[in-house]
Amino acid sequence: MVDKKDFVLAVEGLTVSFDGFKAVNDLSFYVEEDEIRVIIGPNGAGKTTVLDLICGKTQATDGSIKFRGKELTKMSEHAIVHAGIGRKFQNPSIYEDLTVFENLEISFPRGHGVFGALAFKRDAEVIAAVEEVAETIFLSEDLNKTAGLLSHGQKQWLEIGMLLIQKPDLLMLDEPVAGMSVAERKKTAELLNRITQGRSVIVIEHDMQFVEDIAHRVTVLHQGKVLSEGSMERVKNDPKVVEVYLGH
Ligand SMILES: Nc1ncnc2c1ncn2[C@@H]1O[C@H](COP(=O)(O)OP(=O)(O)OP(=O)(O)O)[C@@H](O)[C@H]1O
Repeated sequence: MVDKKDFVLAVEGLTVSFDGFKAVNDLSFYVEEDEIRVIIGPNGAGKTTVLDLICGKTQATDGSIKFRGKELTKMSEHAIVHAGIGRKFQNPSIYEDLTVFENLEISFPRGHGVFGALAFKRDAEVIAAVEEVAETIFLSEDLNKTAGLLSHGQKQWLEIGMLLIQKPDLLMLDEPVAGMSVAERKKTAELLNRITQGRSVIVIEHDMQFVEDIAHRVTVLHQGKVLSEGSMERVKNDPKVVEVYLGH
């Protein structure tokens, strides 16, 4: 058993009430470093709301979210990004008129108060970071391409790249392979397996083959609570999970 202070993310007693309806209800779960956690569950289970709570888009009614020991529930969305949490929403939000290179470049975190003398060094640093990320997201050959001309799958990868260039410690992805071809799904699984070194990833997903390919552990949500948790093997054989989700 890992000591609780070693968890990258510790969610405890988390509750959010929308006009009396508890979309997330006394939820607790813990994510470790280097872990890919997949959250699954039926429509309306509260999966997206959990990510909204972690990234500060939605305010919790009760409970705590600790990221490397730091309480997030009272922090602004901006401060949470600054603390090292990156979130990708379902639809890609890239700049279609800019090139792949430019999309990555504008996502590179720039320090404040950097003057001309440092500009040359900074440019070299940015170019190196862009090239490294482009390789990770299979877009090295497309750096000068206008992002709007990429395939749907490549746009999703570009958006993941725009987060990776900020070097988040925790990356959260909401249905990253929705609308992708089988081949693109396989490559996305490879991509995620490659980027976990020194960070944690939380993924919401419905595609069970993809979940099998990436999940270290799976949390099954139902009515805002944990219905089951553990390896994919374990949760897929849990009769409760079959009843409310996998059997449908
Ligand atoms: N801002 C809000 N105001 C009121 N109700 C909300 C709000 N956000 C979410 N809900 C409700 O909370 C419940 C959980 O929604 P959520 O989107 O988190 O589910 P989900 O598990 O992500 O579902 P899906 O798989 O369909 O994306 C739903 O009943 C939804 O209608």
